[in-house]
Amino acid sequence: MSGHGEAQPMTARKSGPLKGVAEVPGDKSISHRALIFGAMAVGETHVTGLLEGQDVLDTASAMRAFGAEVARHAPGEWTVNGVGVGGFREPADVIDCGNSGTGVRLIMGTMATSPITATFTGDASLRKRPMGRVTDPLSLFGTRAFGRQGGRLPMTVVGAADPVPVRYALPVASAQVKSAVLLAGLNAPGQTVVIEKEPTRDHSERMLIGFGAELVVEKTAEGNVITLTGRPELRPQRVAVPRDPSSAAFPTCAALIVEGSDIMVPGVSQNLTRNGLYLTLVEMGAEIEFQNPREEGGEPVADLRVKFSPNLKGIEVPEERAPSMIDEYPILSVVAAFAEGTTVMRGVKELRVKESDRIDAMARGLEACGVRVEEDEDTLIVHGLGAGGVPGGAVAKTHLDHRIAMSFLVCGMAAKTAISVDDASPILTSFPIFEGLMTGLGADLARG
Ligand SMILES: O=C(O)C1=C[C@@H](OP(=O)(O)O)[C@@H](O)[C@H](O)C1
Ligand SMILES: C=C(OP(=O)(O)O)C(=O)O
Repeated sequence: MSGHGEAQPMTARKSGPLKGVAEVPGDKSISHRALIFGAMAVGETHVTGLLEGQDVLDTASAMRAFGAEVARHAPGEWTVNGVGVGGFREPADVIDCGNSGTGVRLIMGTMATSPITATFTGDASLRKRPMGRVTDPLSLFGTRAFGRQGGRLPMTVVGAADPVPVRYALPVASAQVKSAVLLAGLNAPGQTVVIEKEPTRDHSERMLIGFGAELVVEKTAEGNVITLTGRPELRPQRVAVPRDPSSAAFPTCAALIVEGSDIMVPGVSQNLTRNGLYLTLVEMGAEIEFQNPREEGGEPVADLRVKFSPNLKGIEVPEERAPSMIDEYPILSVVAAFAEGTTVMRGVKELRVKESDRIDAMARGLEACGVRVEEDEDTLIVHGLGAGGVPGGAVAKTHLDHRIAMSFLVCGMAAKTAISVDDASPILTSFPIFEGLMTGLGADLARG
């Protein structure tokens, strides 16, 4: 939904020890895909653990507009009666993807090879984000797109009536672009090939195989070569969405920096394309035990026991790890502020085209909290002040960005003086129970 209601300021104060179990909601990436792939299957897909955040709700509405039947039966329990590959009907109205880059880019890919036209828009944040990275490869199928200057929304996409399959090497490490091309390839005859130099989250590949598509991933010197055979009949599935490791990052990092904390965070994905933050935290000296490794919803997961870690050290984060922790740099930069020494994050320019320019938002907010930060186009460097050393006492601007809002609220739980955010409402896009979950652990979080 692009209508943004009133700003909701929120304040976090230095909190007592966090204790208890942090059961975070379903994975956002997998939730979007469960609805979209379900809409491409013939018959009823049953989803449990669906994230009921606004981003995913907007994708559910979009799937209805394209002709799928989408119904909610209980919290997290949804069904999708799909229309089959190539079965989308033309929506009668504009598709509003709200705040969600994943939603709009994957849906554009899905309709791009059907003979229909759709117009997409989103909120003020999404309307600033580049869509050319998706419409450029879609044009190879024969799709046409007409947006605002710089390839921005609102944008009308005219699907290819007679699509051809494509071979496309990703110029940017992006699972959204990879997925958009694969989804378009579903309704192109023959084989569509996507080549990614650096591995990005692989949920689309795993789930397409689960839904019955013929998809092969070869690891070669040029990177992953993903070959999809077009026009499969996708079979409906039962999808159990695992918890979101990107949401789990917030209680995990809060427990590391709030004195005396000791919490459990169950079911955190250990998928190598998603677990970069957790590797990095361990390298910084975080006290995290990975218990009970197992599989849940097709993903490797573990239960995390996380304790206050007073001896965190700054590190240089390996640049090649960026795709596996791309959404976690904002909260990592907060942990870095409570570490001894300097944390260097290179190869992070993609953060500038997320819901906000996350390098700028973190740098300005941390500076206002008394932390020394350096940045250039592709780098963020945080000079840590050690456990309990962050002065705080600032109001951070969140720029319609849920991860910036949650990062500064976590920072405020451990800083000397309270930290407020100007608008916490974007948190509802990805982690609607954040406030209740964190206060339940003992965080001092209040509206206003
Ligand atoms: O495919 C996905 O589900 C996502 C891919 C990433 O975006 P990019 O593809 O822009 O890197 C990530 O930041 C986003 O939160 C979710
Ligand atoms: C970047 C994100 O999401 P999206 O691109 O889907 O808006 C995110 O959730 O951090």
